[in-house]
Amino acid sequence: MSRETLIEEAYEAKKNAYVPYSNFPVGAALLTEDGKIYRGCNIENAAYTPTNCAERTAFFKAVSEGERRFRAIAVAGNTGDYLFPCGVCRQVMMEFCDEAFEIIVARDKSDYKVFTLAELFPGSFSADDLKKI
Ligand SMILES: O=c1ccn([C@H]2C[C@H](O)[C@@H](CO)O2)c(=O)[nH]1
Ligand SMILES: [Zn+2]
Repeated sequence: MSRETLIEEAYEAKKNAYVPYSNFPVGAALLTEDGKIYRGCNIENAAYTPTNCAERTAFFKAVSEGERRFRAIAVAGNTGDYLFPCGVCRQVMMEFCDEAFEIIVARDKSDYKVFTLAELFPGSFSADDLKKI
């Protein structure tokens, strides 16, 4: 599974974004440890706060199907620039992924950057902290 393929999946996922309020579609493609891909798009709501980001949609779809181990996620938007996951999504990634998990932010299908979760989420709070008391 190449990074380019995962990015293409993220662009496909973006087509289903439900964004009547922001007009800011986002797509994500999440790669499991055994090579399956779960797509996600952002899903907005008239009450605003129930809005779910593309990345969390992909995670929650996968986790609800029993997946627990992940390798990478690709994220794509319409901005013409690299689109980074928000803090809430980084926290969700922290719950299920180790620090080597790859976050691939795409500007277009062949122009992307790769970061680890450790790089994008330093000083994070996780289940390990709960074990300290
Ligand atoms: O990484 C991001 C950043 C934003 N959004 C969504 C939330 C909202 O629907 C819209 C504007 O913030 O974009 C995502 O899905 N992923
Ligand atoms: Zn988010």
